[in-house]
Amino acid sequence: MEFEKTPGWLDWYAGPSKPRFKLPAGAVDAHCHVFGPGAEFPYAPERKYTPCDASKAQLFALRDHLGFARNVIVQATCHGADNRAMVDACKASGGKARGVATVRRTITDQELQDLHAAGVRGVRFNFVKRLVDFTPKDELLEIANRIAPLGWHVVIYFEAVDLPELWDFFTALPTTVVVDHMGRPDVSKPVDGPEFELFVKFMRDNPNVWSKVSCPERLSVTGPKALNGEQAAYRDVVPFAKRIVEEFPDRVLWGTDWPHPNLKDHMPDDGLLVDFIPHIAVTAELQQKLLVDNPMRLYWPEEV
Ligand SMILES: O=C(O)/C=C(\CC(=O)C(=O)O)C(=O)O
Repeated sequence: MEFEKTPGWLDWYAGPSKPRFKLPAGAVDAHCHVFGPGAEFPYAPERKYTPCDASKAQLFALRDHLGFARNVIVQATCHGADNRAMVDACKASGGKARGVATVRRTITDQELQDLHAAGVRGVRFNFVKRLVDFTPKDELLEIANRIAPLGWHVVIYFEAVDLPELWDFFTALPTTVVVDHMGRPDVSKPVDGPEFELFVKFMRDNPNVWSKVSCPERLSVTGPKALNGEQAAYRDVVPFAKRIVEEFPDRVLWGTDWPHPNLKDHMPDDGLLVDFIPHIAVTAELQQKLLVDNPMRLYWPEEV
């Protein structure tokens, strides 16, 4: 099938630089996606955007170029609950990729087992209104209760203003809960202001809650952009991510978010995004936890 990209779509950055920051051995890119290719794995009819293709081979080439050892491939909403592209990538990775799926309540136990065998270790619940239609909470809770016995976790994606309303649902989840992109704080507000304090409280009060300290390129208001060799990109995001890394060093993950769906302003150089990491995880010990120990515990526990 032929797909036409959403108007204004920014394609991922070709020819990223080599990071100056040397990733620790065994580092995991714990948040990235594959898109199609649409001709092989069609985009879902209910999608809210149509991306450019971003294949598994291109993802694996980026992994090797940046110096990561493994990937966690998160189902993107443009594929709906059709997990074939993500599953195909996990299977083709030779054990170097695990996945996070989107499922509906109609999924069978056998299908869950098949996803597990392919390397899936979590489901994603998306509450960002521009990306998905509403799914009733009783359906999500039912799914969470079914995946819990598999040892899977739930990844949640929401915006900071929606946390109060979603709090009771999130704290009722029976599994480890991983928040995408720190719950999308408004970084023009103070890092110790009420909005981000609520997120910190969410993590402090609930020891099963983890956070990805990813996506500075999505959260930044002032930049500068990770382009043209910039070594101090997205400075306004640093205090937020650094605070989470330092308060919860054993419950943080990092990922590139390649191929960076829906960015409107610019497409970052992924090599420079890796150079952002030592600004938020400032010691070798914190870097080791963020990039190796934590993702391994969550996605490859049998190897730890
Ligand atoms: O890639 C991300 O994590 C963020 C996304 C896209 C997304 O989540 C999806 O399509 O599933 C966004 O903010 O548009």
